[in-house]
Amino acid sequence: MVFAIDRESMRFVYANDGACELIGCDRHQLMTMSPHELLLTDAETLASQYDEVIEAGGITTESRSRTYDGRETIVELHRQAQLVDGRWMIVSVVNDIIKRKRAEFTRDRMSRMYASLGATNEAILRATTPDDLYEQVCEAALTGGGMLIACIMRVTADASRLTVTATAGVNGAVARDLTVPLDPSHPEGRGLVAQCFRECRQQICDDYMQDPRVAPWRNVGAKMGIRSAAAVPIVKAGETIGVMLLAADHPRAFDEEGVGLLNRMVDNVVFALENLEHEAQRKAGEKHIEFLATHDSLTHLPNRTLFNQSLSMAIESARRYRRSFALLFIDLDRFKTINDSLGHEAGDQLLIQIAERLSLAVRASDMVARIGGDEFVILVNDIQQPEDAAKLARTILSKILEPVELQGQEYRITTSIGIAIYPDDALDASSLLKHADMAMYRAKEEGKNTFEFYSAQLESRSLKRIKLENHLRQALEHDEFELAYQAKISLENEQIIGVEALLRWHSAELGEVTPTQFLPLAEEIGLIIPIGRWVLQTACEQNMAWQRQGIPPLRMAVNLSPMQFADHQLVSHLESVLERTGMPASLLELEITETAVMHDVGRALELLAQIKRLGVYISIDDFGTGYSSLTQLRDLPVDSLKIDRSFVRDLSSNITDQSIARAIITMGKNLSLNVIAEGVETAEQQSFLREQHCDDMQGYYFSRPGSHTAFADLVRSHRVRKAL
Ligand SMILES: Nc1nc2c(ncn2[C@@H]2O[C@H](COP(=O)(O)O[C@H]3[C@@H](O)[C@H](n4cnc5c(=O)[nH]c(N)nc54)O[C@@H]3COP(=O)(O)O)[C@@H](O)[C@H]2O)c(=O)[nH]1
Repeated sequence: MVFAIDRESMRFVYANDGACELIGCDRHQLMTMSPHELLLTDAETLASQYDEVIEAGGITTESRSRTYDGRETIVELHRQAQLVDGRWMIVSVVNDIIKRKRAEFTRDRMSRMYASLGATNEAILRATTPDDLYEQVCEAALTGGGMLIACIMRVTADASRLTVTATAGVNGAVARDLTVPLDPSHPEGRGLVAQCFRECRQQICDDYMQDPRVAPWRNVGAKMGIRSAAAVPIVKAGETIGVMLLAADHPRAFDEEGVGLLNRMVDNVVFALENLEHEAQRKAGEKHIEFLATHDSLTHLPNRTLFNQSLSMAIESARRYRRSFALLFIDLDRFKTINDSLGHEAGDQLLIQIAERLSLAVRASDMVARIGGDEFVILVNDIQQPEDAAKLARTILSKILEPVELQGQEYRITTSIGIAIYPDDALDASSLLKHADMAMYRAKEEGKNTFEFYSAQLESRSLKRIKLENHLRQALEHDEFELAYQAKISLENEQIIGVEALLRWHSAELGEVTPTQFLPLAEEIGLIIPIGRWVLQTACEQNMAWQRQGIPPLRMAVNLSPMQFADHQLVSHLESVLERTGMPASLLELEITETAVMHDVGRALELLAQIKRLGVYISIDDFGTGYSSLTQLRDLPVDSLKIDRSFVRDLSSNITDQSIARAIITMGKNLSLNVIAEGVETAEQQSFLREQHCDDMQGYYFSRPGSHTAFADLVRSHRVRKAL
């Protein structure tokens, strides 16, 4: 393609066919045009370029150019100056290099896109969270791909919209606030991005100003300078979760290869997302395992392991900063009874409720942990004085005492708390815990539902208790138990109307241990169940043995502890003992304390009815100490009330005791119950009771508890009212 231009007139003087073809017109039309019009410049600029050519002799340049109909192209110009008849002619050999230029441009862009893909891969390696990943990928796509805007949108939870999760670019801030509705009935929901999401297919817009799909977004896009855009769906595990949008400042920025790269970029993002999720799951799994190792699975409180660690740290910190802290050792009273009587599920529910109450009672800086069945500890950091710990203990006692609902019924639970203070009571973790534990036992001994501070005297007491427990555990096996028998007498005619079996322990190591010393411990550690069964079996066997010796049939009373009363197998055990020993059920009397019955009246009613159906006689022992109401008493299927010893002791002098005893007798009579007074030691007590029409009595005044032979002798020498 050759043109010749007269420098002086700045007009074409020659154009070959190729030149005409390049410009897209015939020679005549070409000759009417000015060269600067075709080269998209002005006449002066072109003239000075020609002057340079004249000076240099020849110059090769590239220039923008246009065709006759206005299409733009790029040409390479080899210009030479020739003097023809004294006039400078500029001869231009022109090549249309637009295709080459486009290829170069595409190559450049592709290499930038590959660079961008590389950069996203790096971003993927660096990212630690999905949000972090999105931000880094947008940044990499923008800088590497030479884009105007890169943006990642995620679908909202209700799947109604796409919102911008990450964006990069000059107009990133504007893009960040964009929301794309997915409903196509909404004009903005018919745009490129929404369509891409809905159809789960990439969407390319070569000319943002012309494409009808982007009409609702055109103003926004124009403000940002967008001329072309590509949207690619982000699909994870078969589900479209969002869209990646790239926008360029020139038209047709996304050819097939470029879009292919964009897709790969998105694939990498999805791969990274899945990796991050696996990593997050692994970390969550690790965390969960760590939680399980350091927390109690029932209450979710820290367990002994974590507590021990925290206790060591508390000691270390208190030592360094010369501070005090308290350790509260909390043990529920009679938890075993609840667990045995209501079942483990109720026991678990109770522990969960207790854990919640304890957690609510402490400050955020304190730690509540469960270190055993019904054992909880609280680390009370930074106390000014022991009273601070006492205050918390009081709060806990009252919180625990609030009614607990188990299996649809309300119960009142109490707890015993032991307190040890660092550094006063111990300097190391295990001693501190041991001392708080000892103080807790002291609180139990003090009648439960209370708290005690550790003191050095407690230590020797606690050692004694451990010794007692060890020997008690072997007492049954070593045959160290025995029963003593005490007569029950009619106040009307002083006939022996029955006998009570009382447990005695002759320990080979400890000597005589009284029931009041070992029975509470046996109850606490659950040994009362096998011991109680032994008592029942032995008492029934003895009664039958006496009969074989010619002693008239007598009613044999056996004491039932609260835990025995809560034992689910009580009734079946009674049946089997009666069957084994052959003793008629009517000869068996069970003495159950008023407090054990009143602890759970509903269950007591049911259980007593079952026992009654066997034909067993039932007495409420220690009556007057358990606050039963007349109504409750009326409903209980019992036969007898036993006035507690404490009201009998001072009967002759104490007017209050007299009125109580009188009231119990009247109450019993009104309910047609037999009334017996225990602990009768004097003639005055006996007279008073007789005057009040009390039915029977039991006490040293008539006979002390004695061996089976002593009791047999007593019966032989005395009048007896046969029970059968
Ligand atoms: N669950 C079980 N409890 C039992 C069993 N054996 C006894 N016990 C209970 O232990 C408590 C103390 O019993 P013990 O030391 O045997 O005292 C009994 C009598 O010895 C005593 N008693 C009898 N008469 C008098 C008296 O005139 N004065 C006086 N100071 N004490 C006297 O009273 C106890 C009998 O009490 P009770 O059972 O309430 O009738 C005691 O609570 C026993 O119940 C057992 O096998 N299982």
